[in-house]
Amino acid sequence: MSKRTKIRFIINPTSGPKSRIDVPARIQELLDHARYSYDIVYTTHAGHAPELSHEAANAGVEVVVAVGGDGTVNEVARGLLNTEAALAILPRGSGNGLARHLEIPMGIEGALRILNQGHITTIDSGEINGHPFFTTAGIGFDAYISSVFAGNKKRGLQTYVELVMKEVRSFKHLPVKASINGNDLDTDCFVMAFANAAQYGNNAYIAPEADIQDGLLDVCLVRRLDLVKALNLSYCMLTKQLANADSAEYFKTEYVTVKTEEPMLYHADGDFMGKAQEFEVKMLPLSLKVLVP
Ligand SMILES: Nc1ncnc2c1ncn2[C@@H]1O[C@H](COP(=O)(O)OP(=O)(O)OP(=O)(O)O)[C@@H](O)[C@H]1O
Repeated sequence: MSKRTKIRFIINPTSGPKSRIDVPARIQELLDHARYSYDIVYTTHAGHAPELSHEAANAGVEVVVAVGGDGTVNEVARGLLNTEAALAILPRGSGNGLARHLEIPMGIEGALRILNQGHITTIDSGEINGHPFFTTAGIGFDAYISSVFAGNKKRGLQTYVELVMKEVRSFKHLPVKASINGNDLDTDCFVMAFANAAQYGNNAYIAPEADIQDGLLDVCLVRRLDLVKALNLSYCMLTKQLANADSAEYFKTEYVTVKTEEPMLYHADGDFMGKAQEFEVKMLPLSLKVLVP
């Protein structure tokens, strides 16, 4: 009998909107048992998944599946950096930006089919002030939204959109000094987003030209925002036109530094990271194995 691939599922029981799907039962039913031998573990707290994934990689598990949203994907993937194990995703979050970028189906049957039939490739990851990210990081408004969302009991797209609509009018831009592609830029900053993948999730394309294997960050800068620009920005995000939008500027680079007079909020993969006055954002080319369609 040929050797079966070891696979571990790491389930974040708090991810995404409430669902009646019995994930372990579906895994038992649909996983290709001739190809895989599996186990399932659950996170008990934020920050638990990197331990679980790293321990699995050290024990010779070849594929580790993040069952959750981008925050869970981030934690599982962090534990797999510089190991031989590959990340796979069963999307169960609210946004699922990395899964959507990699064209992994949102439904559990389709995603398990990819596990059964997919192949392994290697993608880039990013770092903001030493924190790994795989989808997007950012400073300013998107980080502020992640900080408010983190304290919100309700999840899901509707809650997120309501929050953005409520906060966008009162959030203020700040002056920053940035260096992008070696060019110094003194500018106001409402939001500066750093993208490895093309979208925040929910098909909101902050970086429609992002290539996850090119070793480059796609940077989207919105200096100031008024109502007209906000409408243009939303439209361009949903129609993949942000690279040429009037409301934003778009760059590709390996490295960005930003300094601010006042502390600014930042996030990595939608998880709020705190405040800082200096930011260093860089790419780690082809640093993570992933299982893709
Ligand atoms: N058992 C747990 N209890 C509480 N929090 C957890 C637990 N396990 C993981 N977490 C935290 O939950 C955070 C949010 O999870 P995740 O991003 O998967 O869901 P989501 O926010 O609903 O989805 P998305 O990011 O796609 O919008 C993770 O960043 C992680 O730190």
